[in-house]
Parts: sequence; structure tokens; C-alpha cells
Amino acid sequence: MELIRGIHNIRPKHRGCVLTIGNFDGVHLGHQAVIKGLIKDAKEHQLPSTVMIFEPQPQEYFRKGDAPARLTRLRDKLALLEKLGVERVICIKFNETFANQSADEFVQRILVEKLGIVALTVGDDFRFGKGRAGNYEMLQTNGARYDFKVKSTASLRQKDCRVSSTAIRNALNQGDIEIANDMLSRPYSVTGKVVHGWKKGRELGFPTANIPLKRQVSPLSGVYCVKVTVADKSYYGVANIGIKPTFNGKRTLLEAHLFDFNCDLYGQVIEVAPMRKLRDEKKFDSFSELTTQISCDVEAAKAYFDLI
Ligand SMILES: Cc1cc2nc3c(=O)[nH]c(=O)nc-3n(C[C@H](O)[C@H](O)[C@H](O)COP(=O)(O)O)c2cc1C
Ligand SMILES: Nc1ncnc2c1ncn2[C@@H]1O[C@H](COP(=O)(O)OP(=O)(O)O)[C@@H](O)[C@H]1O
Repeated sequence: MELIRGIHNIRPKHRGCVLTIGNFDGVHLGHQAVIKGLIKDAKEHQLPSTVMIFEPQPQEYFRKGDAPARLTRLRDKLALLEKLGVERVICIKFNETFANQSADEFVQRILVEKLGIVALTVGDDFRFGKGRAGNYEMLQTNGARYDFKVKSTASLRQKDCRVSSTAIRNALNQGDIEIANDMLSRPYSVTGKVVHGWKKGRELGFPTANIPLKRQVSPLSGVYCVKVTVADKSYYGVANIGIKPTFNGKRTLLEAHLFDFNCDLYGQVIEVAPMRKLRDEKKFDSFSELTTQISCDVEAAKAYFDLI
């Protein structure tokens, strides 16, 4: 899969493609339906299937610290798109200049002049351009003028609920991990590189592999039974997603303690899939109370995984 980073990297050789545009956060079942349609159309036109995404996601740009939780980091999103068979991704830096572009300018400058699109697939609620003025009808009018086809994909529903990134965020937030996983068609997971922490974990008797969540808002918080994958090997464990109020922490981290494991994980990329929520994070009055609680969490997770 070819990755084009930024509008300035779109070259004349990239003209002529079948395109879809969106955030694709989570690459859920609804997104997958759009992508499958895109790939089919691209094959028919014998042109590369191309997905345009934005980084940061527009809501993250507009709402700064108050943006909705992110389901997939850029690299996870790209890996999932590649797995679906997408040939080309254009990742556009969503900044002030881009945000101020009118819907007409976007269509003319980027879709028509730069990309020479032949067909465009969008979701039925797609909006774009300054003030979200661009929509499906506007695209159809432009398609007739500039000679490209426009298709809208109806929303996918599952158990009477529209599959959407928002519905998945809400399900995760409420601890309904199974509902989220059904909509994603895979277990929700967080992937990241293990960093050094405060070296308190081993003192407490529960070393934890720490993944910083940086500016990315997590859709989950609290203590979970988790399945952790390290270099293609899986382990069960417990994890806390939070700020460690007992230690007056400020930054959100995911910290996973793996069962039956005693190796160095620093610098390694691990994938953590929360399976069941155990409780909310808490500020304890003493370290010994925290340690007693973590022992209970470990017991509860082992029971959940049938390890006792
Ligand atoms: C299962 C589990 C539950 C945890 N629950 C809490 C909690 O409720 N409150 C809290 O302040 N820290 C909680 N922690 C985080 C610990 O405080 C943290 O792992 C410890 O400070 C070690 O940090 P370090 O890896 O930076 O050394 C939990 C950790 C684990 C593994
Ligand atoms: N069972 C385990 N689960 C998680 N990490 C472990 C385990 N055993 C050893 N480790 C290692 O110990 C580190 C965590 O120890 P800890 O004292 O919590 O240090 P830190 O504060 O740097 O995270 C992990 O990053 C990993 O390299």
C-alpha cells in the first residue's frame, strides 16, 4: 500500500483514481463495507483504490483537548486499511489552511485537479469543507460537471444500532466491550511501545508494562482483564488505564501486568486487548491498600480467564 503524506506529495502520476474520504477511526464494519465497495469499483475502473484520511482528525483539530476518544492511532488505521486491500492512502494534515478551504475549492483543487478522480464513494452522512457545507448532493452536482461518479453507501446497522465510531466509543465507555468488538469485527485493542515508568510496579509486586496514551484520549478507563500480545505470543493479565491517582499522576497511561511472565519488555511494541472491565480506577490512602486491591484484581482476572 502506498502512503502519500500531505497534499504537496500528490504527483501527476497519482491522477486518475477511485476515491473514498473519511476519518475511518476504528475501521469498523461500516467502514469495511465502504472500503469493499471502493475496491470493487476500483477494479472495475482498473484504477487504484484510494482512501483519503485526515491527521489530526478534524474533531481533534476543532475541539482540541475536548475531542472524542480515538479508536485507532494512525499506524493501526493504516495497517487495517492495508489488510482490507486498499492500494493507496492519502493522509492530509488537517490544519487551519485546510479547514478554511471551501467545499468548492476542495472539490476543484484536490479532487479534480490534483487527483483527477473517476469515482467517489462516501458514507450517507458525509460532510466536508468550511462550515461543513459540502455534502452528497453537492458532490453529485460537481460529479456531473467534472465527470466523476458519486456513490453513497448506506449506514450499516447491527442489532438495531447504526454502526459508527461514536457508538463504539460509547459502548467502550460503558464497559460494553462485546458490543464494541462486534461493531469492530475484532477485539478492540491498544498498541504501543513499552516505556519506562516510576519503577514502583516491581516494588508493589506487580510489574507493569507502561504504554503512554499521549494526547490520544482513551475510550476506556479503569481496570480490565486483558489479553496481551508480544511478538506473536499471547498472555493474560490485568491492566489499569488511568492517571494513577494514588501516586498523584497526571498523564494517562495503560499499564499491563502479565501473568506468568518475567522478561524485559522495554522498547517492545505490545498489543493489549481489554476483555472485561473489573472496576474504576481509585485513589488509595496507602500503597498497601492499592497492593491488596491489585491482588484482588489479579484473582478476579484469573477467574475470568479460567486460570484458577
Ligand atoms: C490491575 C491494576 C490496577 C491498578 N489500579 C490502580 C488504581 O485503582 N489506582 C491507582 O492509583 N493506580 C492503580 N494502578 C497503577 C499502579 O499504581 C501502578 O501500576 C504502579 O504505580 C506502578 O507504576 P510504574 O509502572 O510506573 O512503576 C493499578 C495497576 C494495576 C496493574
Ligand atoms: N509480568 C510482567 N508484566 C509486565 N511487565 C513485566 C513483567 N515482568 C517483567 N516485566 C518488566 O518490568 C517492567 C515493569 O516494571 P516496573 O517496576 O513496573 O517498572 P516501570 O515503572 O518502568 O514500568 C516492564 O516494562 C517489563 O519490562
